[in-house]
Amino acid sequence: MQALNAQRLANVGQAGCVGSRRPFAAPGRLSPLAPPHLSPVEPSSLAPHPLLSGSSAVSLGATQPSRDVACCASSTSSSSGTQSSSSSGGAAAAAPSDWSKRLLSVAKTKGKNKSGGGGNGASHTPDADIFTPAKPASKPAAKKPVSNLDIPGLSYYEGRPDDDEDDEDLDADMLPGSERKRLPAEMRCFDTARIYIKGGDGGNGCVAFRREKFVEHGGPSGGNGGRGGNVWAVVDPNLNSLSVFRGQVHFRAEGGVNGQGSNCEGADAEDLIVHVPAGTIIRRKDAEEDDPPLAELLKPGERALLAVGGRGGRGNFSFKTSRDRAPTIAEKGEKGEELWVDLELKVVADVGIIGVPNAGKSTLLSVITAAKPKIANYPFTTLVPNLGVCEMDYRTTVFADVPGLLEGAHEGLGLGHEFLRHVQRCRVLVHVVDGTSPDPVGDFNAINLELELFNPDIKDKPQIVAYNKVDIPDSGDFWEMVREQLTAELGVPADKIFPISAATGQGVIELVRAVRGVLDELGPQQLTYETNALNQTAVQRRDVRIDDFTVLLEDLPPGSPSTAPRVFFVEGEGIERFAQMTNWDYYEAVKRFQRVLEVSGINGALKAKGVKEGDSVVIGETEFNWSDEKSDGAVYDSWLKDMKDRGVNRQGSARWPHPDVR
Ligand SMILES: Nc1nc2c(ncn2[C@@H]2O[C@H](COP(=O)(O)OP(=O)(O)OP(=O)(O)O)[C@@H](O)[C@H]2O)c(=O)[nH]1
Ligand SMILES: [Mg+2]
Repeated sequence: MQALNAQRLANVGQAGCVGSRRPFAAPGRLSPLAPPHLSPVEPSSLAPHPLLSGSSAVSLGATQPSRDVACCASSTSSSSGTQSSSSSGGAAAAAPSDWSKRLLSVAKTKGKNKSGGGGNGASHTPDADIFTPAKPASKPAAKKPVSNLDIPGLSYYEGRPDDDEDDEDLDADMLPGSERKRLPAEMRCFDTARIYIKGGDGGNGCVAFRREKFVEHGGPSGGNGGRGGNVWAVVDPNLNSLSVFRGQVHFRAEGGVNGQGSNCEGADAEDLIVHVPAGTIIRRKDAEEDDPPLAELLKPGERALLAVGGRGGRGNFSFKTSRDRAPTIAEKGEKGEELWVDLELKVVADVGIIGVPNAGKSTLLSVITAAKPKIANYPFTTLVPNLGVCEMDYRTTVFADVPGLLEGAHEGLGLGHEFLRHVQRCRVLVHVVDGTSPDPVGDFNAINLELELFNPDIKDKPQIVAYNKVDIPDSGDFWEMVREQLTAELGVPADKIFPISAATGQGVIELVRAVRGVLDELGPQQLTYETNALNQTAVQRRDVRIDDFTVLLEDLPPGSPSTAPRVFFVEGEGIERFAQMTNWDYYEAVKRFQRVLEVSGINGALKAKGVKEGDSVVIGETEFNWSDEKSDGAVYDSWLKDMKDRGVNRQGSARWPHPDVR
């Protein structure tokens, strides 16, 4: 309580009390966002594919045995199918394959190219790390870099603002089991975010009196303040990620306009719209696990109220009664609701395209839909889910292309696997198998294992396998063999496997028709809400009782004399809001506050707890001193002293009629 640097005024309780506000806690500072960028890499700078490199020089006969070995190896490990994977799943996934490691090393190499910032000819070391920001050579190792991980409101890192772990060791991101929150911004999938929202404050009511020629006592004419703006979340169908919240974390609605003389009411503020993608779930930051979310928004245009603006304070015209025809009292506007919320995105699509990195998922999406995802010959090109609408045979199907998965993703390898939440709402999965991989069947098994580890429900979704890149001879030649393994050993139905070339379009139409067929079998999509979200669409008046409060007493420091002043806290939403809306500049407002303390039983409760002269009483953001002096004169004197101390002068028509002369 010593920290409360509020001006204290005498006389609380039966007598007058005037409070002063404590300052608001300053919101967290935003650090500038300067993420490293991925720059395109010349294909020649990529690590060569083991099969593609010099494939023209190597005869098929020479390649065949190595592929046989690879496929056999995979078939032995996967011949028992998923049951062997699931039984020893942890072990299998904990030891990523050489191919997974190679994919990561390609990504690393690429990052180094960029961060080196050198010319085109800059050589790069294969073990360079894409996840490590460029650092000057002279920089002492012990010094922490300014990390964009400090930016509040961004995804993945719960408790991030307090997270003071050493950001220097970003290499750990590459290791299985490391925390995903340590990924730099460019490598994060923006499907979660934390933002601050605040409804606008209500405008203040006005104290004014009508003064016209020949109208000697025109009566009160102070208008009410306007309502503060509400904050709504609305689904924008053009959004497919929460990356917009990288740039803006704070959303504050405008405040209402203050009331004016001549009974002019202040204007209400406009509502603030926060645009979110379809499939966003919004929760309070500090919500318990079983608390319902504030909103789950699935359909375009769907909206939910997140924060209510404050109501406008009443002007003195509203306080006019038959007994008090010239009240000199007005309220302040109510403060708008403020809160931090966590957003989580699970995109809404019919079909999810999954597969290892660089398999051609984005290429497939770009061929079957009008979407223009980033396509490049290196792993982890796709960092956010891409949505595309495919129109074929007068039918519309929404496809979602998600980032590539790696064996060991559940332990954080690559981008991890949290983005798989996006395929949770898909009804069918298209599993793209990279035909140029050394072990396509092994990849297929590894991805299915990752799906199972993430959520068994996803594993159970109908899958259609697309064996991609058959236009490359090295891949096409093995098609029959891979098909044989998938059908005979893994039990994939033959009519659910398609050889395609996303690049040339070969087999793509057949694939989409098969997808449509499965969707038709499943019937029309029912968009079901996963949560029992409140999805509030109307401004709810917050009815709270003023006599619903608790009185708490702060313990004195050990060794203090029993006569030392103590601090009492009166907690209750109603009384705190009432104190916040009381305009201490008006004596009548102070008296009204005293009456409310009396009739609500707060004075009685304080006395029962042993409050004595000189003790502090804190209500909301206002602190008072308790006095046993009850007379009107004492209350008025203390109010006048407070006004002088604060340098507040009455202005305009509010000077008339003065309480002294009435
Ligand atoms: N020859 C050939 N190349 C293909 C084919 N499909 C994709 N590619 C190439 O493979 C590379 C990777 O393609 P992407 O579509 O970016 O792969 P992705 O699966 O989306 O990769 P990530 O987003 O990193 O997971 C690109 O260079 C494509 O041009 C294909 O059918 N034939
Ligand atoms: Mg991609």
